[in-house]
Amino acid sequence: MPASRETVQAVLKTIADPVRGGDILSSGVVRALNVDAAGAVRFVMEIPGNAGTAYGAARTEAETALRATEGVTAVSVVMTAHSEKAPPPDLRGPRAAAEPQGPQGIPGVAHIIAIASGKGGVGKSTVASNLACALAQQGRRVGLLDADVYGPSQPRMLGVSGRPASPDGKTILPLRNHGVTLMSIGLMTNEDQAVVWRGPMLMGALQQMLMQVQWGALDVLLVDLPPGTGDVQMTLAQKARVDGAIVVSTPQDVALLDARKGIDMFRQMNVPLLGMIENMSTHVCSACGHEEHVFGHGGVAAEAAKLGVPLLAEVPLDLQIRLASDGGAPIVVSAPDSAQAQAFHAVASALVARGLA
Ligand SMILES: Nc1ncnc2c1ncn2[C@@H]1O[C@H](COP(=O)(O)OP(=O)(O)OP(=O)(O)O)[C@@H](O)[C@H]1O
Repeated sequence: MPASRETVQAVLKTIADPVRGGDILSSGVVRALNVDAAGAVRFVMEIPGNAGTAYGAARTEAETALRATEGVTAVSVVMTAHSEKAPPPDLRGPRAAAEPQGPQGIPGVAHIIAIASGKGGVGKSTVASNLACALAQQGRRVGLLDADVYGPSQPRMLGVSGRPASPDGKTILPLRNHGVTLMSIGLMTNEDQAVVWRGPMLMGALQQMLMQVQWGALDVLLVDLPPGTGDVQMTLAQKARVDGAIVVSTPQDVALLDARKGIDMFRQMNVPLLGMIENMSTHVCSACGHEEHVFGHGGVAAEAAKLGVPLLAEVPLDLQIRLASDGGAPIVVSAPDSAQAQAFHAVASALVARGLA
């Protein structure tokens, strides 16, 4: 019989909290505990930024104890660190330089571009993975951070699996495929299971992904954002120096309405809008070649014109694009000469020409 939530909680109560005292469940370190019907256990350990080593041991202890518990089929723990409150300002003199505040660059990363959408399911992740591969094929050093914590899909789209290693317990080694360096919150949890992230955890996790992943030297880091205008978008713009955002939308009015909200948010956060991409622009029947405008056509072009930003691409609704992404090799990789791949290459070239990638 799969283990119950109560059984799992009882096990966690036997693990001591090395910093706050008591056990890790009562001390509030364990968050978002999830025990599914098959007995797979997942939770987040939200810890102070400077206590990684101490809690690392507690985490191992918890994992070992849970794995030895009857009915527990899998254990997945994500540790997120939040930084302690900043110390009071040092007023002793000008030599005490202030810590930099506000958005910061990531060492070694020349540019950061956010790929955003107002609505879910409009193809933002498809665009991000194809654009990343196209940039890599054009000789750029590319990173892709899948920050879509509600539905991470980049590991599947880029054909990457396995847990990223952290040999020193402080930094995380990203994975790599198709010339793209990838890190995703999806690689820290089980596929198919959306995690319920709350604000502070989410910010901790995003910050960890930005700052603790060994991205290496990159010409550009693409960030695949969750849809909408939530905590992740805010956190990214506050923590990292983002060069600009590309907003993906389908031509439908509802999608455009949401896209506008996203664009407004970026404006308020001083993140320039680099351009828009119309996805699922037209449908070309794979049997007869007939072209249909399933979701209308031209809406995104009109919106981009109104905003005075470029329409970077019109990507057709095309079965091959979906099949390629589902198979772990985006169309830019699996059919590089196709018209669809060329649409993504045009976006990549435009970014390179503008000195953004
Ligand atoms: N141009 C296209 N032609 C055919 N299928 C597409 C196209 N773009 C995206 N899809 C498919 O639509 C689905 C949703 O796409 P995707 O996951 O990229 O959207 P998303 O905007 O990132 O969604 P979410 O933010 O909700 O994860 C996927 O199955 C994808 O393969």
